[in-house]
Amino acid sequence: MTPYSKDFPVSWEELHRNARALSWRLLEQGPWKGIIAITRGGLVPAAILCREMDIRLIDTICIVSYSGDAGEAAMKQGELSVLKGVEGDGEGFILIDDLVDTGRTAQKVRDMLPKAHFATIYAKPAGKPLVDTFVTEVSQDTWIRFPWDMEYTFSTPLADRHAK
Ligand SMILES: O=P(O)(O)OC[C@H]1O[C@H](OP(=O)(O)OP(=O)(O)O)[C@H](O)[C@@H]1O
Ligand code: HPA
Ligand SMILES: [Mg+2]
Repeated sequence: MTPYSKDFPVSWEELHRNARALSWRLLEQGPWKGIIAITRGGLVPAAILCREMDIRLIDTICIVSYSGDAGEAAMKQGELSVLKGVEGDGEGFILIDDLVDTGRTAQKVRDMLPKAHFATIYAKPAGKPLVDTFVTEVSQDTWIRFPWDMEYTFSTPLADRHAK
């Protein structure tokens, strides 16, 4: 059992639109020295942000928490393990991740870089207080499905699902 009862699939188009909206908000709060992507989920948003904001200095914090690549296994969070950090306190840098859920990852990176500006595309209520700028809020019981985790497959008509 996981605490997630709703599925929220996100298309490439929607992700791109939201990342551009985030870029607008962050541009207004600049200037910025660079972007630090929290891997792996922050990598695609970071690519869109640095293109839109003309930022050329890009670094990563490499962190592992949710295990497994698919299904329920991916919805369980284990111990946080930092594979790679960055020097300094983060002043003038944007820290970007795809989402904040429980806030555990956010808390960890904020402890590492207390002066960085933490931004995400999506935020759930438990992690929201740890984010400086985000675009879209979803409920705590929603699991967001990013486009890089999905492929096109047959969809059973609603009436057939209802009959079962
Ligand atoms: O707020 P939290 O409950 O800590 O969850 C949010 C984190 O979980 C996901 O990463 P994940 O650990 O699944 O790794 P990935 O980015 O490599 O897919 C997501 O990209 C965030 O980094
Ligand atoms: O809702 C989510 N979707 C994808 N990855 C995640 N990691 C934590 N929460 C989520
Ligand atoms: Mg992540």
